[in-house]
Amino acid sequence: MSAPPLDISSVLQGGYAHPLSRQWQGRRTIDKSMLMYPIFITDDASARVEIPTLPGQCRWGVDRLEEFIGPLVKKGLKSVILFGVPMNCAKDGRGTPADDPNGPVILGIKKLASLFPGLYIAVDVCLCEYTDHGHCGLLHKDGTINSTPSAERIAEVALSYAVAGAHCVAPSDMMDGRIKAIKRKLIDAGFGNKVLLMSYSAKFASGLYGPFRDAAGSAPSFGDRKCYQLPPSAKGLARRAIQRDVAEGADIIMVKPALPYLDILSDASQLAPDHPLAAYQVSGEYAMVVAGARAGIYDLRAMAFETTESIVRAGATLILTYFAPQFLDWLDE
Ligand SMILES: NCc1[nH]cc(CCC(=O)O)c1CC(=O)O
Ligand SMILES: [Zn+2]
Ligand SMILES: [Zn+2]
Repeated sequence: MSAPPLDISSVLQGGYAHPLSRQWQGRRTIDKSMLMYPIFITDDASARVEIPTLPGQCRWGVDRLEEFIGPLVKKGLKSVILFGVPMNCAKDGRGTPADDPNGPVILGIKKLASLFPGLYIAVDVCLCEYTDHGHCGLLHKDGTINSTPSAERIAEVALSYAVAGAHCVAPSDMMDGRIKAIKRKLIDAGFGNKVLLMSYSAKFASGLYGPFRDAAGSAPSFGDRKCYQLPPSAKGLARRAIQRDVAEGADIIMVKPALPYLDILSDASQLAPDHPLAAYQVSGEYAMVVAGARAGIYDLRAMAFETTESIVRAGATLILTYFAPQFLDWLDE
C-alpha cells in the first residue's frame, strides 16, 4: 500500500533544503552586544574560587578582575552585571554591608571602570547577600516583608552604586514600589540622565536559582521567597508587574528565569514594545544545559545556541547569561 501523493500545500522542505536557504528562513540573531555576563565578586581580594554547582564560574577577588575580564573584553565582551559575595562581613537586618564603600561591589565597580573604560557595568541591587536573615528586603518582627522601608533602603543602595560609577542598577529584590523609589533617588541626586534602571520585573519563585544561592551564599535562613517573587503560574501578575514597572520609570524590563517563561517574554514584548527587554538565563538553566551535555544527551554548543535563540525569538533584546564567555568564541567561529 503506497501513501497518497502529497498535496501542493503540504510541501515545505524544498524551502530549506540548502544551507543558504535555511538562513533565509531565519537567521541567527544573537550578537555579542546582546550578552551581559553575570560575575561574582567576593571580599577576599586575591580569591578565585570555583563554584561546584555552576561549572566554569568562579567567585573573583577585586585584584584578579584584570586577568578574569581582560581577555573577555579583548574578545568583544561589552557588558557585565556584578553580584557581591561578602564572606567576611557582619550581616544585619538592614543589609548594611550592601553599600559598604570598601565592600566588594563598590570596589569592583571602581576597579572595572578604571581597567576597562569601554565596558558597560551593571550592578544587581538586592539585600539578600547582606542581611542576616537572607531575605531580599527588610522584615517586620513577625518575619513578613516591610515594603516601604525596604524600597527606601534598596534605593539608597542603588544610589551608592551609581555614585561609584555603575552605568546600570538592576534591582532583583521584588519589593513593591522600589522602581519608583530608585528612579526618584537617582533623579534627585543628579543621576537621572546618566544611570539606567533595569527592573527584574517578572521574576518568578523558581527552582532554578540553586547554584546562584550556593555561589552568593544568599539562601534565606528561614522560609522562602514566595511572598515577593512571583508564583510560576501567575501570568496575570507577571503582566501587571511589567506594566507597573514601566509606569514607575524602568528603562529596561526583565523576565527571569528565561526558558520556562518564554510566554511571559513574548507577552512583555507586547506590553512594553518601546523598552529593551532583558531575559536572565539563570544559574540553574546554565547548569542544566551543561549537565545534559556532560551526560551525553546533546552537544553543549548546539544546545546553548538553541536555548538562547529561543529566548531572542520570544522577544529578548538582551540576555544575561553565564555562557557569555563561550559565546564570544563561538560567535567568531
Ligand atoms: N535576589 C537574589 C538573586 N539575584 C539573582 C538571582 C538568581 C540568579 C541566578 O540564578 O543565576 C537571585 C537568587 C534569588 O532570588 O534567590
Ligand atoms: Zn535578593
Ligand atoms: Zn539579586
